[in-house]
Amino acid sequence: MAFETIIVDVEDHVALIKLNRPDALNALNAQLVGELCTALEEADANDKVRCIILTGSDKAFAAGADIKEMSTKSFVEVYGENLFAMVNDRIIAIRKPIIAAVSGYALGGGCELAMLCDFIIASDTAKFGQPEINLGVIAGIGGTQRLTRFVGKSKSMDMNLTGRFMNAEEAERAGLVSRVVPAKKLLEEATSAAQKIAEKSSLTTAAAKEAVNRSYELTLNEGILFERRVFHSMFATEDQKEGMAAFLEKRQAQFRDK
Ligand SMILES: CC(C)(O)CC(=O)SCCNC(=O)CCNC(=O)[C@H](O)C(C)(C)COP(=O)(O)OP(=O)(O)OC[C@H]1O[C@@H](n2cnc3c(N)ncnc32)[C@H](O)[C@@H]1OP(=O)(O)O
Repeated sequence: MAFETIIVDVEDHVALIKLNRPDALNALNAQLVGELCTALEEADANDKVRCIILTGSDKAFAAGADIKEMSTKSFVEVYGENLFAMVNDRIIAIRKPIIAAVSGYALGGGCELAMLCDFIIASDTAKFGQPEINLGVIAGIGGTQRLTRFVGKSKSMDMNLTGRFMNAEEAERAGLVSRVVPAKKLLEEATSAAQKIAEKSSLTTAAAKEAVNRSYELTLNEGILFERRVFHSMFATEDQKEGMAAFLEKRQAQFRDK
């Protein structure tokens, strides 16, 4: 499919999806959100892709939902179309690992989009925030829920109530991002992480992703049981035999996703 608001490139088993609405700091309008979900689903279904990177521009990962597009909508419209349910539901259904490579602004829906990815690598210029409060609304794609689980109640309240931005260093300290790198190295670092993931068995990376995500939904005991059962099920795969044999034989494992 031809896209207008995103650019997709697949190389060495990694799909790079770049948000591309430079005139509006990658504000998430209906077209961009639709194209992004389609591109993610295509990458998920593509056997050549083993990991996905989602990125924006140097200035903005995404400055949030498109305020112009939203501003005149009524309650009946947003409730009727269940605004933003689709983007949340389609992205959480992606089974391959997704890394958000964030430079510049990741605000509102932009911060929420980054949190929908599996982990965030940030450039030292990144700024995260949930400034919806300044627009007379609250976050609508997880900014009050995922952010609270990532950074705790106090900081999440601070972000959601004051609308202030958090820089990359604070975001790393708070546990929102996994690593911070100089802006020039952002894609290099994200690609290197993606290639490391791409070397693993895709059965195992999907299982690890599923198990970590369950930790947000289940009690600790239920989560531990789920993890153990998935761990047990790995012993039915050829990749478990290969991974352990390769370690014992002191060689690189050749996973076949079986
Ligand atoms: C998903 C939900 C439910 O959670 C809701 C949301 O996401 S609501 C949106 C939350 N985001 C924001 O409130 C951020 C809005 N943007 C800004 O505050 C500023 O643009 C900035 C701080 C990110 C950058 O400021 P600056 O460098 O001064 O650039 P600007 O001149 O403001 O922006 C350039 C250009 O982009 C347009 N723009 C920026 N953000 C959005 C947006 N979210 N929606 C629509 N358009 C946006 C801005 O209007 C400018 O366009 P022009 O005036 O040049 O046509």
